Amino acid sequence: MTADPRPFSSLGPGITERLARARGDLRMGVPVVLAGEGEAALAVAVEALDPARLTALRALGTPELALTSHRAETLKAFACDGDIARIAVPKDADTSWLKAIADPQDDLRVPMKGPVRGLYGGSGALHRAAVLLAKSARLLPAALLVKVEHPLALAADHGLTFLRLDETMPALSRLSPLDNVVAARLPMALAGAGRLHVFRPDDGGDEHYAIEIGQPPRDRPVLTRLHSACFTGDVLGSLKCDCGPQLHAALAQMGEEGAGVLLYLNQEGRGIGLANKMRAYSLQDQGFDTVEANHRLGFEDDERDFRIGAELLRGLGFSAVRLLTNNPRKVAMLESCGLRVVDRVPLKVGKTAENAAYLATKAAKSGHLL
Ligand SMILES: Nc1nc2c(ncn2[C@@H]2O[C@H](COP(=O)(O)OP(=O)(O)OP(=O)(O)O)[C@@H](O)[C@H]2O)c(=O)[nH]1
Ligand SMILES: [Zn+2]
Repeated sequence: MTADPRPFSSLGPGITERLARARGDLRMGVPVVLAGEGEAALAVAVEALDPARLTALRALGTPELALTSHRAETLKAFACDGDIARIAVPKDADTSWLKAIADPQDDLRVPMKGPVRGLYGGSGALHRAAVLLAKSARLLPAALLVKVEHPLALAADHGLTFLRLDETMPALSRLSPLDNVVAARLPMALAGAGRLHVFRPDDGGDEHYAIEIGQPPRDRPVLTRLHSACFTGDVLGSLKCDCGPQLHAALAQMGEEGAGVLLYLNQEGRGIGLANKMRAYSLQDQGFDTVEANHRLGFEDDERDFRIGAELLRGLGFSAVRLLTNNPRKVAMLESCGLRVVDRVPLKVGKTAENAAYLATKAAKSGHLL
């Protein structure tokens, strides 16, 4: 478990709590204050920005748009600082212009958004933090920033969340401690007797679940499925992916063996959230594959954090697994977190005419084993 960085002497919110607030602020279109090395800015998520706030931000200075290099590439702009691009905002640009730059939905229908002018020189540190915050709020990875001179006073005067980069960046990459808040008996049609554990992260993020089938002994490798939430596949029976059949096959196999652990991580859409996954689906309907769609939106192919799976297993007392997966990255990530993966058990079910191309792309581009 990672130590909680909160100073116990303080009654006010620590960085973990202020980050949780910042996610809520960004989702509501409220700016947050970011303070770095000798520079500071107000940052707001483009997806949630309304015209009145844009006007108020413009009154403070010249706004700049922060995008990931993936999104910038599709706009024929270049990154200014590694993975981050800074884009000039024309004087007459309104929220529709900003949203069209951030959201690739209409790229093909309205191809001439530009020319988009990249800004170079200087640091992209504030921009990177703003984009990472938007991502962690499950919004499109695009933020509008306006440099400001007196960040603390501004935050205090307007009741805005204040974040220092030197505490924000480590906190964003830190794995939050997860508390096993409750467990109860759950009989299941496919797996038989089980117990569902709810794990709650200390950072106010999504809860994750571990379903124990039977009573797996802790001193032996346990048959494990590390499953990522897929509302469309798991619940609706979507034919676009293989998630539902994989979930059911894993439960059935655990039921047959009489023991197993199903880890259900709430990392919908490979960690980009359902709204962004549906944006990716819409791009797939325009001809892009699953990886290209993620990139056009500004995401990496896979934004999941599999450290959570390792933490859940450890929390339940397991140190070795037989992992049901076709994804070698899951094996590597669990091993790098100190879990022993003694066997990879293939899980090849649910191939349909509708998902054949999706599965082929995962094999060709993401290293999945067919
Ligand atoms: N972004 C995005 N996510 C998708 C798409 N199709 C399915 N997903 C998500 O992909 C994830 C699939 O999760 P898993 O089945 O656990 O993982 P996997 O990487 O396919 O590996 P294994 O199933 O273990 O072989 C879920 O979070 C789905 O919501 C898509 O086209 N785009
Ligand atoms: Zn799915």
